[in-house]
Amino acid sequence: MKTTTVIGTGAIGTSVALALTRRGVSVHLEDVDRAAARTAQAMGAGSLDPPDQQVDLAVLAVPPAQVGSVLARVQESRMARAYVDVASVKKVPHDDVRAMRADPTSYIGSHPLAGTERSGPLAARADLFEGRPWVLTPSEATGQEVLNRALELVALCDGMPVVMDAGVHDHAVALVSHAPHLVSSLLAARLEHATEESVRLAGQGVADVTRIAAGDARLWGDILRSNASAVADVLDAFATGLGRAIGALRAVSDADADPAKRRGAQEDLEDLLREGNRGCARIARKPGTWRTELATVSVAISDKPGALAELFTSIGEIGVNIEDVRIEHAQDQTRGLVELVVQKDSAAELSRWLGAGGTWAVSG
Ligand SMILES: NC(=O)c1ccc[n+]([C@@H]2O[C@H](COP(=O)([O-])OP(=O)(O)OC[C@H]3O[C@@H](n4cnc5c(N)ncnc54)[C@H](O)[C@@H]3O)[C@@H](O)[C@H]2O)c1
Ligand SMILES: O=C(O)C(=O)C[C@]1(C(=O)O)C=C[C@@H](O)C=C1
Repeated sequence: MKTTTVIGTGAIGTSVALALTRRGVSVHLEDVDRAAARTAQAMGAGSLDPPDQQVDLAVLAVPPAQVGSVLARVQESRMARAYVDVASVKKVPHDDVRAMRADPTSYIGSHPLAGTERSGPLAARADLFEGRPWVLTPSEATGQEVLNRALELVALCDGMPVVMDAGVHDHAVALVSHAPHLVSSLLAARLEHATEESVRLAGQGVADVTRIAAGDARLWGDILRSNASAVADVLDAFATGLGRAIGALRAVSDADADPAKRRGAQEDLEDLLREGNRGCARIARKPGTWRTELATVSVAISDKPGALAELFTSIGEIGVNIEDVRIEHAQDQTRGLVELVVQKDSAAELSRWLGAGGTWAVSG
């Protein structure tokens, strides 16, 4: 990839632009807010001059609700050969692309799972995406070249590509990003009218659980609206846990309660804390540690439009998650080798499934 235009030079767009510039890609910057674009330029993220010819890739780093309309506009001007967005939700942009009659073949959805509670170019960092998952959500219409471009983008930013269905992505991030954000906001909101005497005692614990509550309310309102029912489902389950915790706390503090009931409530409270310990242990805190759980399945495919989409659709039927994907093209350019990285315990099942239909040549 030689040339890119980044549209939306906020925290994420400028981070992408800085990472690409660092790798020698020529980056053009665009933003409705000229001051944001000028700041990004001053930080060395790229140039405000428009490109003199079509760029290889346009990165849309605008709020989720803007993706469809911005894509339709830039495709109209034939700005790029491929287009990718980085919005935190994927289903709404995918649907908007169709609703706005934008071209779905040159577009791929994506979402880097790295960010900051701060907005604007000054919050950007060239190394923001290093070792972080970066979800790609090709639709059935997405061209293979476009997927390859997006994979190249992720590689240039040192991210770890994860190919997923847009709806599956939205359910996953409801749990690991969007509901946590709202819970953090609700907790932080308790501090608003707290006495100075209390707030002065705030230490690292409360700072850790409320850091993300400082995020931009307008952007997060857009994200939550675009993934509302999945987030509400997570919060329903959270409310059940909250109800259990409140019930147990009331019972342990009830001096008149039967001692056996108080002991039961104390056990329930500790059970809740242990459930939290186990959930906490599921998160890989060091980037890349979870890769030890992975295995590779290689599939030969013909190098023709739609072949990758067909492969991913087939994999989607058995619900195996693709954690990473690498594509190697054979010299003759008529075939390619797709290396699918999946969880170790899904690899054998995936090989069997793909091999059984007779359509794919599989190894691994
Ligand atoms: N902040 C995060 O942690 C994070 C992480 C991953 C992905 N994202 C996603 O990245 C995108 C950008 O988020 P951000 O945190 O960089 O926000 P930001 O507010 O820092 O930057 C957004 C930029 O887009 C510009 N913009 C808005 N509408 C535009 C339009 N129509 N044309 C051109 N520019 C326009 C704004 O002026 C602003 O400079 C969002 O879709 C968000 O969901 C955010
Ligand atoms: O670390 C943070 O500040 C973030 O909130 C980043 C975070 C996340 O929830 O992990 C927030 C939203 C994005 O869409 C992706 C990443």
